[in-house]
Amino acid sequence: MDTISSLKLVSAQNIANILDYSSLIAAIEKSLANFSHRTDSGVNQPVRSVVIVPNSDGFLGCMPVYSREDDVLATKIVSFFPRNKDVPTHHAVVLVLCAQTGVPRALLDGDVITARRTAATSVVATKHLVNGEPKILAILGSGVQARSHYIALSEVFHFKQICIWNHRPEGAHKLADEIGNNCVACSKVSEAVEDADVIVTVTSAKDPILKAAWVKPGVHINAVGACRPDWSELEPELVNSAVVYVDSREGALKESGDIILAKAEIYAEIGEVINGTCEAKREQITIFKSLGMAIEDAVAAKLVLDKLTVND
Ligand SMILES: NC(=O)C1=CN([C@@H]2O[C@H](COP(=O)(O)OP(=O)(O)OC[C@H]3O[C@@H](n4cnc5c(N)ncnc54)[C@H](O)[C@@H]3O)[C@@H](O)[C@H]2O)C=CC1
Ligand SMILES: O=C(O)C1=NCCCC1
Repeated sequence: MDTISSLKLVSAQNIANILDYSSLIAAIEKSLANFSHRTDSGVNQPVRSVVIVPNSDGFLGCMPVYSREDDVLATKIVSFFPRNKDVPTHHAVVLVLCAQTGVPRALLDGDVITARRTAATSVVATKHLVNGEPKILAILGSGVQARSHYIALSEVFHFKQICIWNHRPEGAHKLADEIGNNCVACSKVSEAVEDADVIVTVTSAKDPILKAAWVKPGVHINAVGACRPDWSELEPELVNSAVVYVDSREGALKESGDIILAKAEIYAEIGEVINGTCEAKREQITIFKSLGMAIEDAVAAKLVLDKLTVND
């Protein structure tokens, strides 16, 4: 048998056409809850292993997972080269194997999956942690994740205003123009976040860009960037003034500079809130520290493959 010739290849365009946020958000919510059941979960997911590429500031991450409930065995391979200028900074593929035999079944482009499943995960965290009905959204960053977060959050919440800040102002202006008339580009982070009910940090910053003094009491923050133990987007005072939720405790303690450098206490995994075993402390400042998990990629890939099979 030739493994390569029997692999189903699924392009980014194909995935973009069929991976809708409504199904994805529901699938991600279930998978986060299932993951946090731990011993009973049937999810086998080691913390991502990361290879550092010297002299390029680049990383290669390998993200395998098995989930009994989803009957899926998969691995994502993702590269992150933040200095890239003419090509995107992140590239990924997701390999799905038969969970009974280990035979490779499909290779999916991972870029759209990464953009959408990360945003869908932030939507789930926001649904559970936001204080009341959010009206103002601030996005710090104007790249791929900024766009997917705007689209995914807007599917569920009705924002009256969206404020964008980017360290290169032209990026913020471009995204604000794309979004349209309820969106403004801000020249300072403080200006973008001062009235925000929800803040998303989606930058490649290595040092804090968001400070405690600038945010409203009760704000919910999805902290999505800073995936290295010595990088952070959030000032330690902010992290320590908030109730901190993560996707995976093990992942956060190994990879998140926002948590490690602040010596922050992790209150709960977001899956524990969904499961009802930990409280959603909505009245306080809440931070969801997202690092990204293989189970999110696997359930997204499965959604795509199931839809393709139905349409075959
Ligand atoms: N938690 C998760 O599951 C995932 C997290 N990420 C992370 O989210 C972040 C954004 O990813 P993408 O939008 O795909 O990247 P991107 O390259 O498309 O956008 C990066 C943004 O950060 C800005 N930026 C670059 N250097 C900066 C600096 N020193 N200070 C402030 N801003 C800076 C850029 O201008 C751009 O707006 C990255 O840190 C990435 O690693 C990405 C995928 C999944
Ligand atoms: O989960 C992912 O995918 C990523 N997380 C951190 C940055 C690289 C991609």
